Amino acid sequence: MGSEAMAMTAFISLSPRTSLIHRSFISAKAFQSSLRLKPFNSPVILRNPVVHISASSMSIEAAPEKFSKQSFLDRRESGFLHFVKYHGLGNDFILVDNRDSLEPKVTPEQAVKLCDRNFGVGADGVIFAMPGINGTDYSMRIFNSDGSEPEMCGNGVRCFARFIAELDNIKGKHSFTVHTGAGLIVPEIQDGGKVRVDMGQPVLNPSDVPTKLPANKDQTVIGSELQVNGLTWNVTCVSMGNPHCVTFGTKESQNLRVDELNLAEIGPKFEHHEMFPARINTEFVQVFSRSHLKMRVWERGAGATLACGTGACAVLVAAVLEGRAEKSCTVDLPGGPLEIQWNEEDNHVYMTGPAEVVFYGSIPL
Ligand SMILES: N[C@@H](CCC[C@H](N)C(=O)O)C(=O)O
Repeated sequence: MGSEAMAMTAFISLSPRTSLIHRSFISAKAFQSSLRLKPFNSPVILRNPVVHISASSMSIEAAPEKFSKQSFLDRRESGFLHFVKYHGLGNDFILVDNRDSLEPKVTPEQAVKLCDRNFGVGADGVIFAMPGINGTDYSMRIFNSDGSEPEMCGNGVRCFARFIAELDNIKGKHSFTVHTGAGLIVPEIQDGGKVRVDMGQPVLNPSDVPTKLPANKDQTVIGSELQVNGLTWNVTCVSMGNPHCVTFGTKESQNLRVDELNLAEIGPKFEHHEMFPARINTEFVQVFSRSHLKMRVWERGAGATLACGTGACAVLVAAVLEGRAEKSCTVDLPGGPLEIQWNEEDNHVYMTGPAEVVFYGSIPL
């Protein structure tokens, strides 16, 4: 890809309500922006009629009559990356069919360009569906929008499961074993289309999170003090395969009002804090009740996102460890709610939430 705006061809399924667009010509950038600005639960995108966008000519035009998702996903022209954009509660990803190789089809540098919301497709990350290893059905790798590679992504693995179901034409309830940088993860597509994911056990040992904050007697970092931006924050550190720092408030003010936070100012100060040698995802949490929490997140390598699945799991674990919540909670995120449970029997955390197609696209690489 050149450094200039990337030429893009995208096939987008639109609802019947938007079929007017077949007859109109609009700038592809304006169309991308309109996608970005609409609430993600809006019914404007997806299903039925198909539109062919050619951004290189900055126009949008009707697609060939005979288009099917299957034929699109089977396309293999060299020089083009074919992808499907998905989102899980507004945490959006470019999904790439990489099942023929353990080598990602996109480099970290290309991922940065693809994720750019002005000059690229726009996403929080690029996810690769790869062959299984260690006896698993598939492997998942992901690049953040800054090109770094995290171990795991909760919203991403729900999108991954729906992507695999589409590629393999699987209908109804189905589960997969997925190898990730965080080990074995098991998503299960439910009858209604939501995905329930066995996210494995939380890790609390400070050196495994990793954090340099001193361990408590029980080898955890729970309710510890961390200086950020001139304030003393009480934090609990949890790894869900990737590292999380969860805070319910400062020493001075225990009850956060998360809508009032200046996330863009404080988020990077947590992310790059010297106590977190691998950087950190940070969740700011408000407690509504023992079964209802609200969070905002600043993600390592992606900044403020509308949702973070591993983050919501870490929040529940931290809330239980700090005595603030029960082991089953609704966690509200800017993009919508997730249901999180910490199971007594196997010590695993389970996350349930949606994953939706945004559009199908092709882009020269
Ligand atoms: N949004 C994801 C987490 C993605 C990875 C994260 N940015 C990291 O670097 O650890 C989720 O839903 O879990």
